[in-house]
Amino acid sequence: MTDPRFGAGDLGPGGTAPGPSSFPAPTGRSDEPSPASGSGSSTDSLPVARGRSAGSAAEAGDSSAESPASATVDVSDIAQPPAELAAVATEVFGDRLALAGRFARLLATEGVVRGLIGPRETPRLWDRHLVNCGVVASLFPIGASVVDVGSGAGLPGIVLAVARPDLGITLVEPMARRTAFLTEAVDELGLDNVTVLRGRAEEVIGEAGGADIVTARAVAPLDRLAGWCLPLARVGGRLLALKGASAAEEIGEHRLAIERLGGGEPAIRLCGSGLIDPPVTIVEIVKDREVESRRGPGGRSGASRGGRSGARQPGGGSDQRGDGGRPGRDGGRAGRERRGGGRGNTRRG
Ligand SMILES: C[S@@+](CC[C@H](N)C(=O)[O-])C[C@H]1O[C@@H](n2cnc3c(N)ncnc32)[C@H](O)[C@@H]1O
Repeated sequence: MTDPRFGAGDLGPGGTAPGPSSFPAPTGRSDEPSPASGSGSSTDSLPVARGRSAGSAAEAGDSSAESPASATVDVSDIAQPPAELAAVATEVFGDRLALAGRFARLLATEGVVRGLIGPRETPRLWDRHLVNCGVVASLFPIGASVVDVGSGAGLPGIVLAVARPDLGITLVEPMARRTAFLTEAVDELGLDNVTVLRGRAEEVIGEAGGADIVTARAVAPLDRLAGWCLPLARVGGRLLALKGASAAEEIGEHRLAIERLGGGEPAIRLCGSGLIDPPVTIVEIVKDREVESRRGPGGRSGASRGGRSGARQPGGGSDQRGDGGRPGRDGGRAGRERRGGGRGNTRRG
């Protein structure tokens, strides 16, 4: 995988130290692509919070996330942000910092054991995932309705729900194992502002549409993302795509497609300036108008249909590797659970 944001790194110092809070690392690859180990859109890159090592590009690009079978990851202090991030984490999460810590622990334990996040991410959960997602909360108006498309292990959706209890957040994710984790995490953290919805973005417009804001991190190239996400926003609502250094290039490449999909001129927003270095790069697209999908509600539309630009991305977009709702990727469970009004993993918190 080529996306440094989702690169797997070493276990880090102390990574093999056993202890009361250590857990065995997974012994093999999961059958799902891990959001932290290679299924991300190759067009994204991860800003890393100041003071933390991002690792070398080669290290970050190593998708062999799994640790040796005998290794254990010490998570005894994962619920606390590292000292160099304590101030920014406190600013981002305020009096919900302990809750953010509980989510960090869930990611480092169940998230890793279930193959949803690479064990090598554990030492950098706070900078690459919690803080980098958390700073984005500054873009949301009070009480906004938010749909997070392709939440994976809850990034950025659960982090936003932790940082901002005033938001109403729907997590849209097609893969059963991920929605199971999301549902359990929501319960475990007592997040009453989160709904977990199993399905692909383009299939849940009826249930999740009309949002003020749609977020997506490392899900697909911008044209395809616009095709999936703009139908979920109300007119005047916004898509906030967490992108990296590729943002300007993607805008240049996909501007016309976005316009055809009903989006306005994309703008780049930087989040966390002064807190993290570099700040998080967001592509913001306001939905100007409704666009009827040629294949009707739930169908792929506009530039999404061909998906050629995605196919050109080195490493492939996660939509190519991560849309586990396709039969066969998830043992057939996805189709069954996605259908019907009462989804197995759907909940209103
Ligand atoms: C690389 S992961 C990123 C997960 C998470 N956003 C993160 O940043 O860690 C991409 C996620 O998008 C999901 N996905 C792929 N196609 C999707 C679609 N059409 N609608 C909703 N989610 C989709 C995949 O199942 C996967 O969980």
